[in-house]
Order: sequence, then structure tokens, then C-alpha cells
Amino acid sequence: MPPLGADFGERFARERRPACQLYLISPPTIDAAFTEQLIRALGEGGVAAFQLRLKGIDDHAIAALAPPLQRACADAEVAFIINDSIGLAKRLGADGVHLGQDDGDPREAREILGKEAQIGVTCHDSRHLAMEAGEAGADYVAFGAFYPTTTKETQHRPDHAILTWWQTLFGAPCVAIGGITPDNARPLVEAGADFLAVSSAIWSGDPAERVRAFAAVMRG
Ligand SMILES: Cc1ncc(COP(=O)(O)OP(=O)(O)O)c(N)n1
Ligand SMILES: Cc1nc(C(=O)O)sc1CCOP(=O)(O)O
Repeated sequence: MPPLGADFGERFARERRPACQLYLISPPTIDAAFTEQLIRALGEGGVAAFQLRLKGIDDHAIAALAPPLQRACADAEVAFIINDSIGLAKRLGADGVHLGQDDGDPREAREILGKEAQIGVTCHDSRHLAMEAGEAGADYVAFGAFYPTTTKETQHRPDHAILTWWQTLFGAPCVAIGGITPDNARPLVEAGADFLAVSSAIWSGDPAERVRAFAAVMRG
């Protein structure tokens, strides 16, 4: 994987960022043809990050699938983020890790992955969890699920106001996730989401066309 630019770690800093960008989440399972899909999606621009989120398979299997996807991200200068596993993120030399509430401490992730790593934390609909994550050094906090989703069972439905609250008070960016489509994304952008994390609405059609549709909504 070619080295990323020296300022790559600062891409998530608010003052250096365009208004709102896409954060793509992989489909729950992938096959060999998926790399082509990813390349099409990333070719459109406007994507800041891609998260490899493969549930129900072990780290060795994920590690075997990762290299072409990681290369595609590096070529497009998109952050390659591993879901759930600090160890796998380290092993792959990923740009970061996304941690659920039971996936480990952001401080431990920082120690293992280093200061340049992007460390994100799931905060559901909780201001308390978000402040805790911020104090623990998270690079971004994720709120969701904003809309009904079939990608994952969710028990939390935050109000859009949580994005405005976070944006107003804290410097680290916030991610909105859950059932987001081009048709329902605009209120999240207006509420202050820095990133829209999206899975099914990207991969259920032509990914390039879907990224373009999101880009139009994010531009306003
Ligand atoms: C950007 C982003 N936000 C939230 C999640 C959900 O993570 P988690 O709570 O760990 O649940 P699973 O993804 O593991 O089912 C995420 N993956 N990415
Ligand atoms: C992975 C995930 N986490 C969520 C949360 O609320 O924490 S919602 C979600 C699913 C995102 O996929 P889609 O865009 O297909 O709804």
C-alpha cells in the first residue's frame, strides 16, 4: 500500500474539511467482484472513508479479503477503516478503527494504532457516551440509527438535534448513520452531520450513481 500523505490524519479536523462527506460502510458480506464496485464508488470523489464491516467471519478471513480494498482506498486517498477489531486494524496497517461500545477503549486503540490513526466510536443516541468518547480521544463520534435500516438491528433512534448539539460544542466531527438515503439525508446535513455513513443505499444500485446522488444532496 503506498504511503498516505503526511497531512492525512488531519482530514477529519473540522477547519480543514469541506461541509459534509460520505463515509461508506461495506455490505455485510462481499465477494471478489466487490473491489470493482468500491473503485466505482470512490472514483466519484466526495468520499472520505470506507469501513470494512464484515460480520460473522473471523479476522483471518477478513484479512484475506482486505488487501485489494485497502489498495483501492489508498489509490483514492480515502481512509480505510476496520470495524470492531483494533488488532486487525493494526495487522493490516489500516488508517483507523471503528469501535462499538463493547469493542474496546479508544485509549487502548490510540496506544496500539498511534496518533495518526482515525478512531471512531459508536454513541447511539447518547450525549453522555459521546462526551465520554471525546474525552477518551475519539477522532469522531457516530450517532444512529437515524432512520429504519435492514442492515442491522438497532434499538436507538436519535433526534437530529444531537448532531447540532455536538457540532456546536465540540471540535471532533460527528457521523450520522442508519437507513440514510439521498431522499432523507438533507435534514442530517442541515443539522450538522460532518459525515454520512451509508451502506445499503450505496451498494443496492450502481455505486457511482448513488455516490453522485448523495453528493448533490450534500451540496444542497
Ligand atoms: C460509522 C459507524 N457508526 C456506527 C457503527 C456501528 O458500530 P457498532 O456499534 O460496533 O456495531 P457493528 O457495526 O459492529 O454492528 C459503525 N460500524 N460505523
Ligand atoms: C452499521 C450500522 N450501525 C448503526 C448504528 O445505529 O450504530 S446503523 C448501521 C447500519 C448502516 O447501514 P445502512 O446505511 O444500510 O442503514
